[in-house]
Amino acid sequence: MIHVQHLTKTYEDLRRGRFRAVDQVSFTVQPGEIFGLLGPNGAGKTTVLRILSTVLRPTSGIATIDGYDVTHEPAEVRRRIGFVSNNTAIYDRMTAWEMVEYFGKLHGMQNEFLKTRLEKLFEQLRMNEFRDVPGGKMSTGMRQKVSIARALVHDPPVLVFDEATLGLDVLVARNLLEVIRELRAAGKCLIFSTHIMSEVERLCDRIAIMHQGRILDSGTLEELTSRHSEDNFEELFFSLLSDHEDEHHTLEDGRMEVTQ
Ligand SMILES: Nc1ncnc2c1ncn2[C@@H]1O[C@H](COP(=O)(O)OP(=O)(O)OP(=O)(O)O)[C@@H](O)[C@H]1O
Repeated sequence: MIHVQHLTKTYEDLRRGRFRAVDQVSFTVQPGEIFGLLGPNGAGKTTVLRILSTVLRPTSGIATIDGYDVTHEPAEVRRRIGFVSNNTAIYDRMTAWEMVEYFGKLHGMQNEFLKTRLEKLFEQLRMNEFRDVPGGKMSTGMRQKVSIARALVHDPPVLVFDEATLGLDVLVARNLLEVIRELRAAGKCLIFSTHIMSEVERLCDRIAIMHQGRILDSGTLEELTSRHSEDNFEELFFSLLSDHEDEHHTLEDGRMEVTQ
């Protein structure tokens, strides 16, 4: 469903010059699977997810959603993907129902069809008790559910959660993880990015550990722990990161010597 091959994105800034925010990243995700992208701030997770949702163009490499190329067929990709982050704008004066309806209309959904879809979604996400509450009066949990409903309204097969639990209280975050599990059970293909290790451990079927634009390793939790002879996932994560940094600095030094 999601295929990413040698995806690279370079940026230019004053301090770092031209650098690779995403460097030769490859992975696939199947329907009914939650794929975790785990990495510290600045690892490149958001950049990968923005490329998948057609907001950014890759510098090189290929990404397809359900066979459609993100660079060449963005409209087809957008029909098949929903994006949930922690900072989705919620309009103060629109009710939960109106907001989700509005996004359904943006996707070209019409009257009765849209109404049936909204009824189903509000039931599924347990949003009926606040369907008429305006954004300005919503709790964080309500706002998060509206963001999810917005991303789901056109019933996309692929869903992307980018640091979606950031800033949520424990109960709301727990509910969100429950919703994500339900979506997996419904056969959706899910990517979940976070810097919180316990979330990927509890939720994800496969995990990619990302640092400085690269995927350092990926696999099931069992595969990762047995490959690195390390039972403690946290230890494994930090040792992968520090090994990479050591290697990377050696390489950088090597490169400098060559160019001098
Ligand atoms: N428009 C941009 N111009 C220059 N550099 C950028 C731009 N966007 C992101 N970056 C840099 O690219 C790198 C990867 O950023 P990205 O946001 O993808 O990381 P992330 O893993 O999602 O981390 P975070 O959780 O902090 O968002 C960072 O070093 C960031 O500073």
